[in-house]
Amino acid sequence: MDLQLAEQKINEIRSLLNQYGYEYYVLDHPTVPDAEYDKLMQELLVLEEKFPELKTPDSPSIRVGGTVLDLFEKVEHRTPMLSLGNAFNEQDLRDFDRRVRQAAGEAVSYVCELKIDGLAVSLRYEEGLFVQGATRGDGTIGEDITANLKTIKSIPLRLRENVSLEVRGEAYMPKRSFEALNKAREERGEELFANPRNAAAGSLRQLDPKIAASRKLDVFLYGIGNTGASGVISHSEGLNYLDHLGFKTNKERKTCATIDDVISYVNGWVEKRPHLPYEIDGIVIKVDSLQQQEELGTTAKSPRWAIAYKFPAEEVITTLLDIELSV
Ligand SMILES: NC(=O)c1cc2c(=O)c3cc(F)ccc3oc2nc1N
Repeated sequence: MDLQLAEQKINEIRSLLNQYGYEYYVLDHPTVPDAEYDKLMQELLVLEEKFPELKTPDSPSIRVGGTVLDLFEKVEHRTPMLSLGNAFNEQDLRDFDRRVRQAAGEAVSYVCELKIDGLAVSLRYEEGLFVQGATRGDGTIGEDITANLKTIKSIPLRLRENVSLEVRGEAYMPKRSFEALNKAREERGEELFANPRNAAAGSLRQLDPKIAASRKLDVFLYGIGNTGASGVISHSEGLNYLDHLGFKTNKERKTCATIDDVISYVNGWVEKRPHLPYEIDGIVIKVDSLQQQEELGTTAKSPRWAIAYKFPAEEVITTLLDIELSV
């Protein structure tokens, strides 16, 4: 096969893999069986092996993992990655609402999101191309884990529009991947991961991207960082804009006009939580208007326009029950 024919074939396979990957991993709506995806990936790998000059940074072949790194480079976040203040009960939520309404001086509506229990990551895109991904680190300096993030199939290597922006999200390990991973480790007599969050963090800190690729990680994006998207004036519109660009966002989000609606959303998820295919440790409540977010601003550590309601830790309840039952 000559170079020109190879290039045509490679481009054909890449666009099929990108489309199938988007349907399967972002929309959760596959149109072809896995075997078809894997067959095409194999064909691409063989062609890129034979014609290395045709490799590109956004080729889906990178999903299987590239070369092993010696270390992770440091990355300075253009906008610091802050952490959320916590609320532990209804009164904390009402106090948050009162503080926000006093400062905003007008009506405020909120967006409620499930709080995914994973690892915060920041993804930078230049003209639509995924160029760098980093951990939160200390909020200002994180670790460059681009190679590992490229193995997460729900992270687009190229956006559906050639925009330059930074997005924030949570990388996580689905419960089924976690159970399968620990089962395999148990069979090999290896130490088990305590929970999906630790497993996700451990997987993204592997210097060998092939290991990260084998861990079946996923991601939900929840914010647009420094370069706010054009024309977007609310957080909920921002999330829809992320969907439009080809990102995976969590569909359980809900806009709430009052803190009472927020509280019933939170209570609703207390019992639905165990049925989710991923772990959450609470609900994040954010002021929807970006202008009001701007007015409220941030402290050195946390935004004043968002709060995390934390579910009571399950294991503590189980232990207390065990103690009661055992006496
Ligand atoms: N784990 C999460 O599912 C999640 C986490 C955060 C944050 O950590 C977070 C931190 C900020 F400084 C501002 C907004 C945020 O929004 C967030 N939204 C979410 N859905």
